[in-house]
Amino acid sequence: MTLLLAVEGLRRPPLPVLSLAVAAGECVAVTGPSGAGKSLLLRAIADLDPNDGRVSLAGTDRAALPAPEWRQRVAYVAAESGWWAPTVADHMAGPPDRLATLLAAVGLPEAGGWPVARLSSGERQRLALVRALTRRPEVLLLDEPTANLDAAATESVEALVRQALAEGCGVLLASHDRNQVRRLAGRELAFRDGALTEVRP
Ligand SMILES: Nc1ncnc2c1ncn2[C@@H]1O[C@H](COP(=O)(O)OP(=O)(O)OP(=O)(O)O)[C@@H](O)[C@H]1O
Repeated sequence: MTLLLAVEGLRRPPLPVLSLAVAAGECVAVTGPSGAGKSLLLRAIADLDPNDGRVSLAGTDRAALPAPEWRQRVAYVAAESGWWAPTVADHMAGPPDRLATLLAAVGLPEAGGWPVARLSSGERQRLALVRALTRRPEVLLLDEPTANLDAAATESVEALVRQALAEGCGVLLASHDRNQVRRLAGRELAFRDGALTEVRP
């Protein structure tokens, strides 16, 4: 497998110093109890909080790229997403037909024209993933991507994640859902005893 995301000696207190790698088309789960540091790790990789260490994408150092370009290519999708413009479509990028396909895939074909103010938490969560995918990221950092969703919506989100993986995207998935980890991830890294360690599936 081709190495895509490489994280070496990442320092983001209070987390331990961390290293990990994600290959193209690979989903790696990050697990651990509430408060273990899963969100902080994903946010540090996206460079959303101050951190140090060597992080690279397909051999290109994060430090060599402007921050907005890094965050588009290595996209963090929060469990509770922020929205800043009046309508859903205002936040989307790329060709309209791709957006329409993505919206239909999460069961929200009409949502492009909706005001952000009307969105339920589950709608926001699915649309945040769509928003990231319209920018064609190379790595997705998914933070509890189905925390607010019912079984059908969870299935639609997981199908989109599988499609992204099939297209060569790398995925780092923070999840409390053991079944979801089993369904999506090829490897699992767990916060245990103050370290991030690979666990057997
Ligand atoms: N801005 C911050 N400053 C200091 N500590 C923080 C900050 N944000 C989070 N923390 C703390 O760091 C720890 C890790 O938080 P994090 O949100 O990464 O946990 P998590 O594993 O994602 O938890 P959950 O499963 O509940 O989402 C927690 O103890 C949290 O209170």
